[in-house]
Amino acid sequence: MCGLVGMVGKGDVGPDIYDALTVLQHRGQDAAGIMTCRGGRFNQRKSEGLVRDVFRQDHMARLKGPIGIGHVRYPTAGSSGPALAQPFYVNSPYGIALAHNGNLTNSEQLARELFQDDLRHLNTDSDSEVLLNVFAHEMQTLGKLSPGPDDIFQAITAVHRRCRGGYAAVALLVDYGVVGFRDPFGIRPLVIGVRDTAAGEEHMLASESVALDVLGFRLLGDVAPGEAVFIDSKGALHRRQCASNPQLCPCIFEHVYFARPDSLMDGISVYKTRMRQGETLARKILRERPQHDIDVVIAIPDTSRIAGQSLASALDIKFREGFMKNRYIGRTFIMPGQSQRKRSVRQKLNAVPLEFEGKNVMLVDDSIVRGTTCRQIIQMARDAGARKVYFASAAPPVRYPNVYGIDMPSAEELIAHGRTVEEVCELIGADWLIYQDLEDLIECSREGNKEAEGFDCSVFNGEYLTGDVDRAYLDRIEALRNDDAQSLSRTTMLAEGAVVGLHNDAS
Ligand SMILES: O=P(O)(O)OC[C@H]1O[C@H](OP(=O)(O)OP(=O)(O)O)[C@H](O)[C@@H]1O
Ligand SMILES: NC(=O)CC[C@H](N)C(=O)O
Ligand SMILES: [Mg+2]
Repeated sequence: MCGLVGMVGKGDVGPDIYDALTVLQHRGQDAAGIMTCRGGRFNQRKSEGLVRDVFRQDHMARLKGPIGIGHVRYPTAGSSGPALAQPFYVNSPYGIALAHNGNLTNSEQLARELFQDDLRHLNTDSDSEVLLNVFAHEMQTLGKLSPGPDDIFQAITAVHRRCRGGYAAVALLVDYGVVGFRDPFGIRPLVIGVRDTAAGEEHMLASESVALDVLGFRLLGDVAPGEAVFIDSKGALHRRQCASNPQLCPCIFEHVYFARPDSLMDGISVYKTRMRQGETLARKILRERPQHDIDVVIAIPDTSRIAGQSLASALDIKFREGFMKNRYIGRTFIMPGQSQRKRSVRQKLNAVPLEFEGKNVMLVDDSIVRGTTCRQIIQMARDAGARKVYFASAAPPVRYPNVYGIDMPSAEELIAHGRTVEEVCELIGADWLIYQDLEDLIECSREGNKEAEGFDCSVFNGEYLTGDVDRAYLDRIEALRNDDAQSLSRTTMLAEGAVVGLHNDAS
């Protein structure tokens, strides 16, 4: 679930893109990159690590130019390593760089076509490099010396025809401007904002509106599903619908976990949605156990705090901060490798015994995915002296893989896959486990935007909107990307040398 930024400004955009990426850090902790353009030349810095570690002052000094794009990565395809950090770049036509959030489900077939029919070379196994090359090929086919908005929109129309899956992207065309587009279902988010300066208007595209807020941009709205926007280098905004049958069906897991609560996505306030999730879950608790004996509600920092507070207030029970979070440890779910995730939960969270001793506690989390967090947390609650430990998940059981940009490729790694709620409850060691119902979760999101045609709920119901995800595909990504396969590929990469970052700087 990567984070994207694109900007067309009046001065150097590097520092603003850097700041926006720090605001989107929660969407990807593996790698970061910025590409800017001035006078027909690209300037780039990308590498593994958090934004604050990737860019030093000397890198920033080189990121000159009034147009640029940036990316924070959480891998869902291909290996990790500096060469897979984004943006990706192709020199022909014009010089184009692209950053992508999402996952293409027909990336292997497209890679074959790009090689055999379009005579293009791919240097990595990243689906984002595929997306860039499809776009570049479609621009090339038009054969224009200086492309205008119509040409760009025509190329994006062809991209939608060829690509399947979830994708939001920002692309930088040398000296021409910045393009942003979103897949025809709007699975992955993208917003656009404007800022007035003495020199004229500046525009920013970003995965989440919170980046615009912090940088002083006014939210113009979302890029619509299937729509493309082009901000030319003079700052003029052009936009067009480029998909034949667009429908708004955004990923509901953004509302559950990924997005920052202060973001507005497709008109939906993530904060209000999480408040509603707590309220509906409280109603279910009262339906299932009207005579419950919960003494205190404790949320598991960070993401579940909003749902936890509203759940407690709807039940009229005390809400307490029973776990303290080490602010220097990042999000554990998006870390690569199960052993790192497991270690991090304990480094990140510690119990305040006073809130547990002799009490029946209801722990609340936004979701249970692999069960890494809740298993350890329940044990910590018991060690801290809790009498009974109940567990509530603001999302329904996660039972199916995600193929649209969240790294959950392996059903076998999901604790609720093929298990009943009672079996999960036993496995995590809770005295009672209660999950949100899917209809309620959908209602919590729909309340924010009644126009949404639906939501991508595939991790909960196994229904894949793009219609191209079959058993064979799921088996393939499971084999390629389960935890063991990924750690083996990391070891092989270290032994044999990583993919060469063709356009990466040395330090
Ligand atoms: O069942 P699991 O596989 O453990 O995954 C679910 C947990 O992971 C996430 O927390 P994370 O630490 O990533 O981020 P947060 O601080 O934003 O809650 C999420 O909020 C759950 O707590
Ligand atoms: N999480 C994402 O959006 C990942 C983007 C892309 N598929 C990658 O692996 O780099
Ligand atoms: Mg969490």
